[in-house]
Amino acid sequence: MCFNGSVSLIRKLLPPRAGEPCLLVLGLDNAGKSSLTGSLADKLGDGNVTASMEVTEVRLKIKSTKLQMFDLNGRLKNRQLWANYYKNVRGLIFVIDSKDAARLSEARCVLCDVLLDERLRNVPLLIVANKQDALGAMSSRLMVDLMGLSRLEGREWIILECSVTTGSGIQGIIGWISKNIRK
Ligand SMILES: Nc1nc2c(ncn2[C@@H]2O[C@H](COP(=O)(O)OP(=O)(O)OP(=O)(O)O)[C@@H](O)[C@H]2O)c(=O)[nH]1
Ligand SMILES: [Mg+2]
Repeated sequence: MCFNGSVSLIRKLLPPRAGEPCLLVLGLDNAGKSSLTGSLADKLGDGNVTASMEVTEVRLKIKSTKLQMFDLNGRLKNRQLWANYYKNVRGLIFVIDSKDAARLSEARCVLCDVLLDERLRNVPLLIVANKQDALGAMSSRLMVDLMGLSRLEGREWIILECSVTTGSGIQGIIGWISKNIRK
């Protein structure tokens, strides 16, 4: 009997555990979510990683605080699973590929849709303008303009530039996480 398949199916639909701060990493496919998650796991992880095609869970420790981080796959067919993880969320990290201007409006629509969910109403948002090392990458300022982000109201939000490939901007992301899990 093959038991593993069923266990992982149940596991990936489980919501975050209550009591421990939880961070979600969302964004379109190819934005760099798993790359960012891997980099954070290298720096802050306790070595526990649970991965499937749809979700990767890493457990991080910042000073004495433990937290769970869920990196959810961004392919269209998998986005319907995201809402299973909206409970007990302390921070939302939305990753965007800064060199992919053609998909910026799709990223905007997906982000707006996520932010409409009641369970995420007051959750602080970090938008990561990733792939800043790439030729033609848009600046975060341009992305704020093109996505109309200045109209985003009712929650704390920030956009930070980053390149997971070179490591630039990662410390700023860690700073944002530290600040928001302490709340
Ligand atoms: N140039 C550049 N490429 C990057 C950077 N971050 C990630 N990538 C590349 O972008 C591609 C997609 O990265 P992933 O981390 O798999 O993207 P994802 O958001 O997890 O995608 P899904 O799991 O399909 O939702 C890979 O080829 C990465 O190597 C970056 O900072 N700069
Ligand atoms: Mg991924």
